Amino acid sequence: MMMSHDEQESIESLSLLNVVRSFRYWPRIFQLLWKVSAKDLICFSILNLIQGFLPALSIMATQQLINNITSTQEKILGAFLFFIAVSIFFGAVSIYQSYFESLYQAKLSNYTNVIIMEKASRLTLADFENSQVQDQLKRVQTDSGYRPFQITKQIFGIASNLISLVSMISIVMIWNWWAALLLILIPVISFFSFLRIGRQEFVIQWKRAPKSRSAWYLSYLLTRDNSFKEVKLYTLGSYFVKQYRKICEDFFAEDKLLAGKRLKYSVVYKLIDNLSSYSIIFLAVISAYRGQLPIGNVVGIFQSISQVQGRSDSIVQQVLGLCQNNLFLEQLFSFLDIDSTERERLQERSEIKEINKIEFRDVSFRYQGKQQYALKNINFTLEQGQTVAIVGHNGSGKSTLIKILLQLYAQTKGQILINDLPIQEINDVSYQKRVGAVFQDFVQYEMPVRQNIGYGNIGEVDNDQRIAEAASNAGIDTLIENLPNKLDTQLGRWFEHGHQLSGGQWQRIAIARAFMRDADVYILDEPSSFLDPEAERDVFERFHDLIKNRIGIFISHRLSSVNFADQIWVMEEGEIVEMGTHAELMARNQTYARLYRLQADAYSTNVSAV
Ligand SMILES: Nc1ncnc2c1ncn2[C@@H]1O[C@H](COP(=O)(O)OP(=O)(O)OP(=O)(O)O)[C@@H](O)[C@H]1O
Repeated sequence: MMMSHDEQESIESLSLLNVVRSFRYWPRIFQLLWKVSAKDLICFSILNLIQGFLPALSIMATQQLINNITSTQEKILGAFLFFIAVSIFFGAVSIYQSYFESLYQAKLSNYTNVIIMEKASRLTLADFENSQVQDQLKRVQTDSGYRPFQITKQIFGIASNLISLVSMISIVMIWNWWAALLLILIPVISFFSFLRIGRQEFVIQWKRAPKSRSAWYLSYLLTRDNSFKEVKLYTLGSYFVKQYRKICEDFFAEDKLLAGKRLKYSVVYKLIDNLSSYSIIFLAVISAYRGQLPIGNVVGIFQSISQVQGRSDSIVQQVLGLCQNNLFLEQLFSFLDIDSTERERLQERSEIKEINKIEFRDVSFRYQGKQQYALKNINFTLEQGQTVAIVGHNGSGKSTLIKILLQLYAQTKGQILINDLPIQEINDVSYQKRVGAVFQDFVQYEMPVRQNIGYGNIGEVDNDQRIAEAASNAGIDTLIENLPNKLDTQLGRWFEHGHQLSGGQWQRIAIARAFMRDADVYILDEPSSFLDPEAERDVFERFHDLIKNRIGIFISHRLSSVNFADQIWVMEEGEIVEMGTHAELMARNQTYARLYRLQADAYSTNVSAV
């Protein structure tokens, strides 16, 4: 993907700004690390810091041993024992550090994944439909398994490596201060040369989120059974693979470009690095030759130089990695912060025990980023015991009205009153708990029947009698009786021993799920998509019987199925244009009557044709 010079520059400065700004998350990351496991964190960090001192200790032990070779036996023995003690201590620290590291890594990754899932479960529908939030979610989800631990390792790695570096440089400084200065140069040059690359790397990763999402979606379409049929029929497979490959190739081209730049910087850096270290080695050899430096110290200096090179490389990589990971942290925390104020307010709202009246006063609504209103000046009152059927053309706003009623979108104009209270004063959760709904795009859980129905009232998922009642109300008791493991039959095709149902049977399962709730409002959005006319009529009649003294809302395109409703509302372009009983609307002889006759004529023509 080619970027213009200006674009590249603005992105880079943005990324640099992000690097600086993201340091404000440091207190939060430590809080998070502490929450995961304070004990493991303490052990892990102490061992890490000890490790920082060990290389210098080990060099000193070697130095001592070599320098004492020509002295007394006791001195040799003492130096040897010291050497062994340092080695054993070194080994033990490494083993325990890996142990705590692996434990902490697993805990941290689980913890982060869980908090992301918890947050995702609390998002609003509007957030979910926002592509920025989706990108953010994708970024944090993809990386949450490894980045938080990487950050922890980097933080402690930098601390430990700095201790090693300072102690190593001190060993050299005891001999020659300006050789030590030359050694300090190595990490500094390395840092600046790689900073640029690190930043570019992150910017590229950052910009990849939308494309990665497209790639993920393509692979999803290719591997899921519900899309597989169409993919096969329309021979979309190779087209999708081609698109997928194109995205991978674009990513590879960017990676290659970066790898090339990294190579260039590495060559220059290594050249400077080697020149400085060879000069110091040369000086040490000369000093030893002149008898100014014991041979053990020369070995110590050699080891220190190679350690400084290794440690400074690590520090540079860790600091750059941290800059990139800080931006991940920014993403993570801003994702976790979405709408948190909204939720805090929610705690203060009053809970309701039942819904006995719903009133819309001049309610209008438009979707995020859209100019046109999906709902315009909606007015109605629904009370306990009333059933209403909503009809209208595709896109007229029926499902939107339901979503507003369920408070899945909260940004509406006008007033919504529940039991005469403004909806803003009511706790959403307590309100939604009193509603049972079957959506047009209901979920087919690839799980046993018990869960598929029981999820309507999670507290009752093990209550066989309650589930059986809900199933019977939805007219699927015989269906479940005939399944191999009754309520515990796995449904769908994704998992072993899955039993696949027909579309209509799945829909009735979803209806049973809604019946699991002892709700005050029941909503059925367009069952005609899966049910045959007889089944739909049956479902509506059962619904009608069951919701006596409650509020029932049905949406359907089959007008013959809904004429029993107390009220019928006709929607057109976001407005309710007609309201009344079947008889009243037929007498009005407007849209409803026209549509009804049209459908009746179609049926009678079909019947006469048969
Ligand atoms: N999530 C969304 N984001 C943006 N616009 C939307 C969204 N959902 C629906 N719309 C738009 O809102 C309008 C009303 O859609 P809605 O789904 O409410 O219609 P409907 O009457 O239920 O249609 P159908 O009979 O086809 O189910 C349409 O113009 C649609 O494009």
